[in-house]
Amino acid sequence: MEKIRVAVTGASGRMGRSLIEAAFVNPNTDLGAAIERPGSTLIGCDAGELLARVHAGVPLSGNLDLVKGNYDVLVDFTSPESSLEFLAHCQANNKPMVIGTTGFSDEQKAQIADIAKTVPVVLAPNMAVGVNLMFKLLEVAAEVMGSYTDIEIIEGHHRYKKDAPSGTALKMGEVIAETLKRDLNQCAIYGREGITGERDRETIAFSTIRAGDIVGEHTALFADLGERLEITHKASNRMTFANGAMRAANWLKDKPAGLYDMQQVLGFKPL
Ligand SMILES: NC(=O)C1=CN([C@@H]2O[C@H](COP(=O)(O)OP(=O)(O)OC[C@H]3O[C@@H](n4cnc5c(N)ncnc54)[C@H](OP(=O)(O)O)[C@@H]3O)[C@@H](O)[C@H]2O)C=CC1
Ligand SMILES: O=C(O)C1=N[C@H](C(=O)O)C[C@H](O)C1
Repeated sequence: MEKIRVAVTGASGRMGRSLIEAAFVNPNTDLGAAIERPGSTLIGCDAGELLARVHAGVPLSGNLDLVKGNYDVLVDFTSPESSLEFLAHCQANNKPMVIGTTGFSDEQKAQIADIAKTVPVVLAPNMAVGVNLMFKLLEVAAEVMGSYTDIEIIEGHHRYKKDAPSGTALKMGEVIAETLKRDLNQCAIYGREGITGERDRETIAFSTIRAGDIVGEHTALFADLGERLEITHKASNRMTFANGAMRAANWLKDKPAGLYDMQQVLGFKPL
């Protein structure tokens, strides 16, 4: 089987480096292009050097247009603004795109959905298999216990993370709210301070930890008087996200235009 060539944007970032590694080690993928911010001092360096590997033969580029012939699927874990710029490139060049970036506003998400009418896009705040299974488990837990328990979502990440709550935590809240037929915009509580009064059981509350080098930890708590259920996922290595992204790229390569998520890639959810 012919390998698909992926382009990795934000190549020197935390995820960028793991994605380059994953593109090399996964049997179905190869690194076709690696993109850095224009003006970066790394432009022209070999992508393999970012991982202290031997020569990879893919120089870092600051211009996706110049390397568009070198890749089949774009894999992007950068920032909301730059992801939208790269998506415009994919639309103009009819290239599928896997987006792992988090922190999009509702308006930006609507823009992505609109563009995905013309190009295949996988958009997922977490590409780990366990997290996507957790979304399924949350549906069951919310169905059985959600109507009478206090629901809290707690997430922890490294000190460098820019958005809060994490994209995964927000998706957990959306899954639970949807199952309970609540509107997350109406029932979400983001942190507490001062005299808050007693807890309203209709709310879904989020707490955020930012500390050291935590890769990514998420817990949903369904708490009653006398018992509580906790569902937790812990990521200990970014390769789990990067390998998921390669799986998504391989799955997406021959899909028609549309907006897909990781549960569809993994076969947990119908197309
Ligand atoms: N879906 C998932 O499974 C996961 C999602 N994420 C998400 O991925 C994103 C990135 O995370 P992380 O790798 O930790 O962040 P980093 O800050 O380490 O990496 C982001 C990279 O993108 C680069 N970048 C930003 N804008 C541009 C641009 N216009 N052109 C080229 N490069 C650009 C940055 O460059 P510079 O430093 O110059 O700004 C940086 O190298 C976050 O939104 C995070 O939440 C993370 C892990 C898993
Ligand atoms: O920024 C990160 O690191 C991560 N971000 C994602 C998110 O916001 O959910 C996923 C993962 O937990 C790591």
